[in-house]
Amino acid sequence: MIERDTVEGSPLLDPSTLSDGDIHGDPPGRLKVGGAAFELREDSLWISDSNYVEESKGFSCFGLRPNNRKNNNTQIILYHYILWSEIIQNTLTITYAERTTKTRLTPKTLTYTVTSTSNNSYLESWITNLLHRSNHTAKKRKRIKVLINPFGGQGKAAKYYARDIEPIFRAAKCDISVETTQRKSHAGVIAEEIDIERWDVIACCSGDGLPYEVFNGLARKPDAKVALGKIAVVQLPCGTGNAMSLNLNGTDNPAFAALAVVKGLRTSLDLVSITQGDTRTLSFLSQSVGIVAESDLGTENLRWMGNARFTYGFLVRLLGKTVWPCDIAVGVEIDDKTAIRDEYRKYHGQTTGGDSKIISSSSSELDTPNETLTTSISAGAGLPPLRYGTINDPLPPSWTLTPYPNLGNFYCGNMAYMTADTNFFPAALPSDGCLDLVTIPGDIPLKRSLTLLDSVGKGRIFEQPDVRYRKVSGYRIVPREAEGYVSIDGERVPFEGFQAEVHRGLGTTLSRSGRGYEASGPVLPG
Ligand SMILES: Nc1ncnc2c1ncn2[C@@H]1O[C@H](COP(=O)(O)OP(=O)(O)OP(=O)(O)O)[C@@H](O)[C@H]1O
Repeated sequence: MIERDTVEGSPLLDPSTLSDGDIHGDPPGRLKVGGAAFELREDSLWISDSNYVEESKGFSCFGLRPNNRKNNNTQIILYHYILWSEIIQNTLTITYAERTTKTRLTPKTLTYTVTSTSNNSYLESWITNLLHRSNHTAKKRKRIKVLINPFGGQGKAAKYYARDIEPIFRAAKCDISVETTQRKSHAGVIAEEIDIERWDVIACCSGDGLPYEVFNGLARKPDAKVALGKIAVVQLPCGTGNAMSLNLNGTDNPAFAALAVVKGLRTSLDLVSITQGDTRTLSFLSQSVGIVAESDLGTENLRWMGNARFTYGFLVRLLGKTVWPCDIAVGVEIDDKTAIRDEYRKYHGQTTGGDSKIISSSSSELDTPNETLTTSISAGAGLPPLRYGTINDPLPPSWTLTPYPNLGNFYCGNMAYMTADTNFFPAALPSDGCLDLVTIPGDIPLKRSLTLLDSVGKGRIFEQPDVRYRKVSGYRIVPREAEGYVSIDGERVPFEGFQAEVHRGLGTTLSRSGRGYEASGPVLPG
């Protein structure tokens, strides 16, 4: 029997009359089914059920919270944790992810018998309303091509998928197809051949290596631009480096990342063309030359140390070789930390006073295609043309190749977090058409270098006087020495000159917010 609740003297609003704009409005949708009363509150579903006895829970403030304000027959489930709801054979089911341990989510299903079908349309509307509130504008029942790197991280990706990820996807009624990568670069081949109409998402159960291959696989399609704009590439953190998930899902825990993907909003992502020799590849995360590249790629033999190998590699180099002389030309968009911070705040609506310059000034290749790009779209194939040419072309007229004889660290980021503890590019935004470029001299006194290292872990790198922080739309870097490391998204490429150019919003991913990274923004003293 479905009843319209008239508690507190107010007749129930019929949810079928709610439009999207009413989703967070009053009054909430209420109903009674199978002896339980349901109420759609602003951020959560409240269920009063005399059959429900609150369990003692160690992690009570997450998926399922005991309600101390009423009585212990009331369950409160945050919308973020609700995975699905439907009527099956006269039974209302509500499935949600319950936090069963500190790191685990387990799907649970509540069932309530519907004893009469007389008000079924009301119940259907209520379910629609519940799912609207639980998913906002996120696509429900996403169609997900899952790729598993069997050697990612410590070889546990398949285990994490089976235990932590797949149950969440299935409970949310996602359409899933799983493929295990058979060899290096296989993920790129799968992406290159994928039917972009069949899938919404390619989800990489891996480190950052598979998403890199997938973006580049999509880039090799004849309709690369369309493919990159259509398929959302996401990472489910099962590798050593899980920066993509940290920035977009806000976690490096596979179960919570799976939930974030289920709830994820489509988000445009800048991708960066890297030309080196005769190759053109896409980077989505970072490029580095100098101490960061060396600390990562030059310590592969120390993998047994875990993440400590980066710090170890960094400190060893600080005490030894600290400069990597290069010539660098930069297409600068903003060259001032205060302006960068202010633009970031404007973008996130933290200040008043006009639109963010970062977003509105540079012409988006997707929003306002130029003539050349339009030609490429009408040709229907490939990546956008390069505005700044390749490493083999003359420099763009506005760029100047400048010697950096004492360069210690050249680090360019498209996302904020590089590791769980390292918000290295706090001003990074997913589709501002810019990379965040950090350059640090290598000849500063050791004490100041150690202060810098300390500031990285504290999230204070942006404000350090020795750190030059710029928003750039492209650059060229040419090492002067014969040997060293260049890292593109954590992958080693030849130690020779390369050029980078940002394509605003060329790629697509999913994120919790739909517009920013899960990181605190740039901070300056005062
Ligand atoms: N079956 C396979 N055999 C060998 N290599 C594979 C296989 N599947 C994927 N790879 C490769 O594993 C590499 C690392 O992938 P990934 O980033 O997922 O893991 P990771 O643990 O974070 O690794 P790393 O720390 O080495 O970057 C990629 O270059 C990918 O091509």
